[in-house]
Amino acid sequence: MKITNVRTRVFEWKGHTVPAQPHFCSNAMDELWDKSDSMGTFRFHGWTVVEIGTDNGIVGLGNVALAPRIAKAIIDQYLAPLVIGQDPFDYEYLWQRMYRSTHAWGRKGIGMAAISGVDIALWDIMGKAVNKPVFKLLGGRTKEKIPCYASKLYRTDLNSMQEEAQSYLDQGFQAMKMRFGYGPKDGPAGMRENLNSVAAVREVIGDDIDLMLECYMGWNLEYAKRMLPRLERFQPRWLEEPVLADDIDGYAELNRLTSIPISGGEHEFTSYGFRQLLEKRAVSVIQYDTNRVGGITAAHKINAIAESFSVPVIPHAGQMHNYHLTMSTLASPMSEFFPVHDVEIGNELFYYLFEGDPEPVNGFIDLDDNTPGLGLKLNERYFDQFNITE
Ligand SMILES: O=C(O)C(=O)C[C@@H](O)CO
Ligand SMILES: [Mg+2]
Repeated sequence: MKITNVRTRVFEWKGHTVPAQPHFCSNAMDELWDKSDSMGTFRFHGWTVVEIGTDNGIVGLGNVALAPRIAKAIIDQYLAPLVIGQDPFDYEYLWQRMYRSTHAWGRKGIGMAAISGVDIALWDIMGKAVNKPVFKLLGGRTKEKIPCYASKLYRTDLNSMQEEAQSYLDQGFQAMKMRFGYGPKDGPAGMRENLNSVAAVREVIGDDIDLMLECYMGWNLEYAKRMLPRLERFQPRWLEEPVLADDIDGYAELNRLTSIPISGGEHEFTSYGFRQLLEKRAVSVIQYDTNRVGGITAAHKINAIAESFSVPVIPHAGQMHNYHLTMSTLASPMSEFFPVHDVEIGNELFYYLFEGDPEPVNGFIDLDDNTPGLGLKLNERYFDQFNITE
């Protein structure tokens, strides 16, 4: 089998969007003096869709969720010529070809996200070619079904957060993730706001539901050190990305400091990046996203390394490209799940673009043993709500 063509399209949402309120979620822009639109970098309203065709008529579907126009340009200009004419089953060779030929400027960030989109499409082709779901090519079924945690609970008024938390309980979720709205610039009053929001959610869900806490890199080391002891009484399952992704020593210091596990990795790349995080004991939970980290080829390697460190992998975002990896390894006990709703931050855009993702039932999702490939199709119902660039 040979790859004959690579098609990339950018889908940019132009439909109705729920505006994000100030303090919706702390993020890396918060430390800057100009906070006029600190949520501006925190919207993900575009996606790159990658379709790779083969000479036997199979089309593999991949996707990239970051900087979609740049990802498209990288794939069109640099990556497509490297895979056209090649056998998709030579996926390791093709990965190395893409990685090494873009090494001077790729490696981390959008270069690797673009490689991920191509790699995911190659795995979709391989699954379809042998008539098996991708997880059966990675190790097969290691779980009857996958527990997942509901991931939203952005900072709004506390009553609304409590109602939202209750709705996840009603749907049967045993775990959920909430976002902090305040960081170092907001001083002691912001600290109190942060603690009040965790207390409000805990009040509704009690102590027997796992609660994850997200900072999205909106804190700094000093602030995190002051917050961690104050958070211990809430027994969170983890504290996520308290500092910038590059501050690996900061993660390691925080991870040593308290009993609260520190998580990260959704902004880290390749097996090299994760080996560093693990060797430094910087994170106690790994959260790569397959459509950034280097695709299924890289994520599969990271699962094996994480297993040897006994550090669980709970990928960022859920979604099919991650679910197949979670299903196929005991290193990954759980998935994230973004509830389906109106387009807001953009995490939910996946459901407007693709169909086939499993719906959680009582807090679990399952994958079908008989659906070949990733099991995703483009969802054409909403195409008129996007600007589509070929
Ligand atoms: O789900 C996460 O872990 C994220 O970081 C998503 C992002 O949108 C922040 O909420
Ligand atoms: Mg996160």
